[in-house]
Amino acid sequence: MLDIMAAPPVVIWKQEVQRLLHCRDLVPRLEEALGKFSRRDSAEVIQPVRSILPLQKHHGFLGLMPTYMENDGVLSTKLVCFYNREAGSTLPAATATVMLLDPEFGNVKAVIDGEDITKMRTAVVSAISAKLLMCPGADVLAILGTGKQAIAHYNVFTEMFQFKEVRVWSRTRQGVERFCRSASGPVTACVSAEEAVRGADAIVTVTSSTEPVLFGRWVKPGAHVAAVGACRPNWRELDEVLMKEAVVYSDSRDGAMTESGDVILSGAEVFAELGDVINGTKPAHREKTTVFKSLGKYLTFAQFILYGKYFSTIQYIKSCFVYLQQDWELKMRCLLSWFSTNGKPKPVYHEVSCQS
Ligand SMILES: NC(=O)C1=CN([C@@H]2O[C@H](COP(=O)(O)OP(=O)(O)OC[C@H]3O[C@@H](n4cnc5c(N)ncnc54)[C@H](O)[C@@H]3O)[C@@H](O)[C@H]2O)C=CC1
Ligand SMILES: O=C(O)C1=NCCCC1
Repeated sequence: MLDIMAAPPVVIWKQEVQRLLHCRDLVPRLEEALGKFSRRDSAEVIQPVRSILPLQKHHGFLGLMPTYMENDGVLSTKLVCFYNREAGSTLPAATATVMLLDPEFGNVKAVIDGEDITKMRTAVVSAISAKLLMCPGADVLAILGTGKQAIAHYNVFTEMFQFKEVRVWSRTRQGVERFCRSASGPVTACVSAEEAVRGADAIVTVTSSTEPVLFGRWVKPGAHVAAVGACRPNWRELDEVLMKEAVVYSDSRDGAMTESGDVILSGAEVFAELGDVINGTKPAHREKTTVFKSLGKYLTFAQFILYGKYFSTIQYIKSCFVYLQQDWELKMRCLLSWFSTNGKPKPVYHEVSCQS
């Protein structure tokens, strides 16, 4: 009988992810992934709207986010728990783990800490929306919220664009002070969301609010809004006026119509996916007020880059040795299989006797 003896999954944890993942690598890969997704070619990307399991006792949700890219041989899923935290809670709003599987054999190849992937992927996709939809010569960026996503967005937006001023607002003064201490450049601390966004060319909403924090009457015509929070059908960050006046883009039309309270409750139309703009099948209305509603997809390429970089080191050989300590023959076969597949690990087959 032929049995499958897969190498154990590698565990790639926080420090390693931080060392390997860079926003400059992610921009072109995520643009490519967004474009592929919007072409709806099942050999390119299959990525259904995530399934959600309520964690009622903890006011949270488990989201399952599988992706299959047949042409690229990538099968992965993210598991993300996110919460509607009590006001003032210091617990994380979202916690994520990523798993990479072998599509041919079904074994798990890697378990990867998802926190930094989520922070960077989300901020880079918002920055791609700004690259496509923000008016040329944008000077002022406003960030509403001061948590993990807020600082990730600050880092990526200030790396990719030349803003003259970055303003920030949070519900609490401590939040704003903490943000200002961790930001790498000057930030204008604002005492109200209105003060932060009046006259801003780009606005990022990254709060755990379930009610609108950004109102259309404050927003400068032609501004671009990247709306990142409110990922449940009854949660909102933006008011009805803004949703109705703006041209609305999303990462996934189906996702926005299933999961976004900002879209569903306002009845706003999703004009296009970012991928449609990248593919040239829908226009980028830079001259109009635009909203990019982010729901959180497209992590596949992040995992792929990480996995590739990780295995270009000696780590995989080490993990084989640790796992197969007792069996020299299998050790050698595992190594040979690694070399014969150009460093892309495959499960090792071996014969086992059937005991019936
Ligand atoms: N679209 C996407 O791909 C992703 C979305 N998210 C969402 O982004 C949001 C922020 O996530 P993190 O920065 O990780 O959370 P965090 O907990 O680090 O920060 C949350 C921020 O929201 C503020 N906040 C909470 N309740 C508020 C309210 N009622 N009004 C105004 N501000 C309020 C907090 O003061 C804090 O500044 C969450 O809603 C999260 O679910 C997170 C990851 C990916
Ligand atoms: O894509 C993600 O990751 C998340 N999306 C929405 C809510 C929290 C995390």
